[in-house]
This record gives sequence, structure tokens and C-alpha cells, in this order.
Amino acid sequence: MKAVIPYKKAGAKSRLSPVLSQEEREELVELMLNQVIDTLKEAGIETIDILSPSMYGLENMTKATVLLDRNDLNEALNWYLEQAEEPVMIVMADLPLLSPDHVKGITSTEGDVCIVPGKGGGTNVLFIKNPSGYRVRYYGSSFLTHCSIAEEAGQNVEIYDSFLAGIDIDEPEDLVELLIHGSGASKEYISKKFRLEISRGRVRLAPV
Ligand SMILES: Nc1nc2c(ncn2[C@@H]2O[C@H](COP(=O)(O)OP(=O)(O)OP(=O)(O)O)[C@@H](O)[C@H]2O)c(=O)[nH]1
Ligand SMILES: C[C@H](OP(=O)(O)O)C(=O)O
Repeated sequence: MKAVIPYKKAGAKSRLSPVLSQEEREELVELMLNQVIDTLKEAGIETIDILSPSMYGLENMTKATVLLDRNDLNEALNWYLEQAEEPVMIVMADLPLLSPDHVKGITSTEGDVCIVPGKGGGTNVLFIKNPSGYRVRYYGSSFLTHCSIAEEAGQNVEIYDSFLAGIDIDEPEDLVELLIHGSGASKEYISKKFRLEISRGRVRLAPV
């Protein structure tokens, strides 16, 4: 069993541009990537690949193997799945609230495929026991798409339901969850720029 993390640092997280500069967004994704790698290692995942279109931000990466593929996310991942000869766990790089227990729970699924839904219909983690028989199609309502792809391939799907594993850091409101529930370098980084404030009964971001 091995894990692959699709990762692109250049121009990352454009949906966070209302609150973070490009430089800040690129720093944040690098911190989150390293937290995801550490979580996978702590869960006992020994083979970890990073699939990236360039070495940007990965020049000093020693904790995982960097595989370069300039194709888009789906093409790069489907190429990876075609080559795989063991179960594959596709883990997004923007999951700083993912824990080793989540990883262990996902990979101990009784299903052929285990999916962790993200906000807004995304797919945060996709564990595939028989990768050669599966193809991904991220973006849009990819969670529903990935469920259908499994069912059409006769593979049964387990949905791993987790509030924290379901939080991918895409939009400003996701930074509130990182400040409330997070720990480690990405939480520390954001806590230097933002604090939480209660406004009209809701928790919101405010500049420090
Ligand atoms: N290998 C590879 N990974 C990608 C590519 N585009 C995005 N990713 C990664 O795929 C995961 C999900 O991507 P998004 O949440 O859309 O990240 P993003 O493109 O930086 O965010 P937005 O600009 O807000 O859409 C993250 O781990 C990204 O680093 C790509 O073209 N190639
Ligand atoms: C890659 C994409 O991420 P999102 O844009 O939903 O955060 C998805 O999960 O399909």
C-alpha cells in the first residue's frame, strides 16, 4: 500500500487570495504538505509519493519521493494509478486536520474503495484497493463522480465520514477551522496573521 499526494505550489490556493498574498498562500501549502506527510508517516505509511508538475517548493524534499508530471491533476493521477501494482491512497495536500487515526481508519476499510468527502462536493482522500481498475475525475462534484466510477466498476464504496478529515483548506472560512481545530506549523503560521472574533454570534477571521 502506498500514498500519493498531488501537489502544486505555484499560484496555489487562489480562492484564498482575498486574505493571503500569493507568497503567503505558497508558504501555507508547503507547511500543509509537510504536515500531511508527517501524518501519513505517523500512521505507518512507508511509501509516500508527491506528484507535482515541477520541483518548485520540493527542492529540499527528503520525506517523500517526488514524481514530476506536467499533466493536469486528473491525467497525472490516472497515469499513476495505471502504473500502480498495490493499493493506493490519494491524499490531498491541503488537509492539515487529517490525523493518523483517520488514515488508519480509511485504510482498514472493508470496501474496495474508501472516500473521504470534502466540502462542496470534493474528494479529500480516496483509498483504492485495486487501482488498475479505477480512474479519477476531480473537480466539480468529484465526490459523487468518484462514487459512481466505483459503482460502475462493480467496486463497493465506503464513505469515511469525518468533520476534521473533511476540511480541506480552500477558502477564507476554512482558516477559521484551522485556527479552532488545528495544530502544528500551518496553524501557527495562520495564527500570526489572523485571530478569531465573535461577530453576530459567528466565529470570524480578524487580522491580528
Ligand atoms: N500534481 C498536481 N497537483 C495539483 C494540480 N492542481 C492542484 N493540485 C493539487 O491538488 C490538490 C487540490 O487542489 P486545489 O484544492 O484545487 O488546490 P489549488 O489549485 O491550489 O486551489 P485553487 O487555486 O483555489 O483552486 C492540492 O493538493 C493541490 O496542490 C496540478 O495541476 N497537478
Ligand atoms: C480537487 C478538488 O478539490 P476542491 O476544489 O473540491 O477543493 C476536488 O476535491 O475535486
